[in-house]
Amino acid sequence: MQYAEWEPHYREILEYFGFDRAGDEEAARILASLLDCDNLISLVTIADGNEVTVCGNAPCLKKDLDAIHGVVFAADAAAEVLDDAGILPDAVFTDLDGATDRLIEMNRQGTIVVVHAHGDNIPLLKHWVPRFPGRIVGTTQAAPLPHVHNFGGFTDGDRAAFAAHELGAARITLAGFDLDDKDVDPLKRGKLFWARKLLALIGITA
Ligand SMILES: Nc1ncnc2c1ncn2[C@@H]1O[C@H](COP(=O)(O)OP(=O)(O)OP(=O)(O)O)[C@@H](O)[C@H]1O
Ligand SMILES: Nc1nc2c(c(=O)[nH]1)N=C(CO)CN2
Ligand SMILES: [Mg+2]
Repeated sequence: MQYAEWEPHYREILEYFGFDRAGDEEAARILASLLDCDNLISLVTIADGNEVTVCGNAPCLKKDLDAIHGVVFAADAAAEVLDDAGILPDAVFTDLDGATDRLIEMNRQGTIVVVHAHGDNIPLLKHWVPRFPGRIVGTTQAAPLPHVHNFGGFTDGDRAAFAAHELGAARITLAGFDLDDKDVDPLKRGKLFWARKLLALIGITA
């Protein structure tokens, strides 16, 4: 989704959660300064024209493992569930709130880490980004910058689906999504509410 189309949704999200746009913009500038190259072309190469399974981290992911096929995009901690099952994700979309050294190892083995900057993860960006040994792509939910892209989307899971859509995936299938999960805190419930609303914009019912 182009930024001009995304921006009104972003404005609504800021208002809904009370997040600060200036913080998101500062985080995007910091991420840009931490990245010395852009691996967008690698992400395009794996997604364009291909079937992509986007894996969220709902408890049902373990039951959905058999349905995973094609290119695998993992949302944050879903990557570790996949890794435990012997599936190395092609890309992990993360705002780093669940990052561990296992993500470093997956990145070393070839997984592209798509790092999202926002106003509440600046210390995590500074800690983790310089430590990744492999390919990184930067994203923001605010205006894009050189090396820091905005494909649309908000939570790690729906952003992965927006990226697949924007980068030309032939088909997008979800695994490990339970957006009605009641076993989550109120902030997460709000995020899952938005994930459903946003996925509908790109024709995905979840
Ligand atoms: N029931 C669920 N609980 C958690 N995540 C879910 C669920 N269903 C789908 N997802 C998707 O899986 C993604 C990764 O989940 P994880 O628990 O690792 O969350 P997170 O890193 O805290 O997410 P975020 O940073 O987006 O808030 C979420 O961003 C969301 O899009
Ligand atoms: N400012 C801000 N932006 C976000 C946040 C967050 O906690 N704060 N969480 C996200 C992942 O769900 C995506 N974007
Ligand atoms: Mg996260």
